[in-house]
Amino acid sequence: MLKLFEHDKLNVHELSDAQTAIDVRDLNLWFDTKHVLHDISMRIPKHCITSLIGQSGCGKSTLISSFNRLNDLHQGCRYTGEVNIDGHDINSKKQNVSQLRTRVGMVFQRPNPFPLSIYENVCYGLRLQGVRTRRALDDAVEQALKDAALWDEVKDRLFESAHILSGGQQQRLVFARALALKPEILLLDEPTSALDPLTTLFIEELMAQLKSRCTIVIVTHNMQQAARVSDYTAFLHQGQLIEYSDSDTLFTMPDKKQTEDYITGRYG
Ligand SMILES: Nc1ncnc2c1ncn2[C@@H]1O[C@H](COP(=O)(O)OP(=O)(O)OP(=O)(O)O)[C@@H](O)[C@H]1O
Repeated sequence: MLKLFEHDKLNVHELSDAQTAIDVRDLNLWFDTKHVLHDISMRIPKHCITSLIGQSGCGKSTLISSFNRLNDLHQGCRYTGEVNIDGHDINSKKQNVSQLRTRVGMVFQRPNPFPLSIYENVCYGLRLQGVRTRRALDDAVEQALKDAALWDEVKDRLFESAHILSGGQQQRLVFARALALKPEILLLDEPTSALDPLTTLFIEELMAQLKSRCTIVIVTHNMQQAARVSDYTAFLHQGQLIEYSDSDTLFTMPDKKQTEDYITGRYG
């Protein structure tokens, strides 16, 4: 299977602290009385792409949203356990949540540019951080658009509405908006499921380039995509982490029958 980026395989069950971007310990999460995540423990390696796979409703989006406390927005959500980033539990009361979301960016399934110009979309977070000088904003916008491989297509119309862009361009704009804040971790929740195959390939190549700079966690329903882009894959079933390993092993020699049934299409 062609991989976009090869590197030495790590054993995700034996990662050192220095190799770990996110250390999840005994995470349980409820929406009201519904127990959605059960005792999840996993370490996500730095500067790699890790996929979360599993059938609809198994808790993939809930898990990825636990990495920047997005679930806090839902009333009735409560959790136990830890999600450690750089040795600090982001669930602790001391955690500044907006700072966390700057360090841990997120891109969703549907491109969601703000009803602003292309330029203002990219520098939105920087302005919130207090960056004011024109030069600094111009440089950051240019760099982020270059990083998201969109600069050449939009450099002559930066002050036009973001809504004139195609779906694939809008999704790259949303990547640029996230990248402008130089996140350490980028969470992608089905980022290509609304895009055509060519744009999907483009975004996958972008991910491969970005991982030298940040850690990427992606939720995908597309197993070819998980096998193609990700170094490591975690399979979830009914809120439990069933199997987690390097993607080659998980997709060719899964350890658990449930994983095999899922990747061979016997259920889900
Ligand atoms: N805000 C919420 N309130 C109550 N239940 C929720 C909420 N969000 C998600 N759930 C439930 O939690 C479970 C896990 O949902 P989640 O969206 O994490 O699954 P998923 O694996 O990402 O699904 P899909 O692949 O369909 O997006 C589902 O049963 C869902 O109905």
